[in-house]
Amino acid sequence: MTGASRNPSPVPDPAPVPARPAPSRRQLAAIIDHTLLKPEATPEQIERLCREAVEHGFAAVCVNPVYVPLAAELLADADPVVCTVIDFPLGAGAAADKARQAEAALAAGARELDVVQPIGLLKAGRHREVVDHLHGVVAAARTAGALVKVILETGLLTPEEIDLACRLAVEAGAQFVKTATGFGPGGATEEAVRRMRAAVGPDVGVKAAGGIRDYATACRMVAAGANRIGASASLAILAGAPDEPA
Ligand SMILES: O=C[C@H](O)COP(=O)(O)O
Repeated sequence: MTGASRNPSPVPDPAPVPARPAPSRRQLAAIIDHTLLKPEATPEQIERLCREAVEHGFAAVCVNPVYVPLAAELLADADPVVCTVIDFPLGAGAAADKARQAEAALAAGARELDVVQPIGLLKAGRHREVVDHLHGVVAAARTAGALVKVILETGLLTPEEIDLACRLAVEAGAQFVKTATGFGPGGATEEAVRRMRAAVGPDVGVKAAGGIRDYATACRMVAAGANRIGASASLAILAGAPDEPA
């Protein structure tokens, strides 16, 4: 089966990882987006990322749009899907640009889109425009059977703004909310993940990303309510995991 023909479940990861006992290496890998978004990442590094994703059983590779065609080709017959980022890392582009980026990434084989919300518009109370920015991406993804994760950049938000951003992401039809880009202030915190899980309820995914570097931290994120982890330190995270659930 090719990456382009996959039809992912409309329901985010069906809770594959129990908060207790501590997840095994394989269980944790299955909810990790193996991530390389550094601007200086080379094609050779992306090839290695894809090989590692297959070897360890990661949920997805998360790469910049320039590498979607390469990753889609390399993972065409493999389980990990290709995730890419939209209007990253600022979220400050026009709504139409977000939608165009989404369409191009989907056409190139991406099956998950992590889009940065328009943070300034949220803070300005321009809620309808926030939903419109996200909805253009969601509409494109829906046509392709792809998932959308809305990156909130929680380090820039008050607790009330986190709640509001979650509500608007759900209203726009996104399947996940995600903590951070990894390029902004702060990263994933248990407090933010707990808050996001409470705001979206059990039927929408929560991706913890940004600064997750080891197994213990990843487990704390899962216990706080995350059902997806985004990390560039995925291999270090797995290195600390037990072979069997502990
Ligand atoms: O989207 C995921 C983040 O960019 C990952 O951040 P990280 O490099 O701190 O793990």
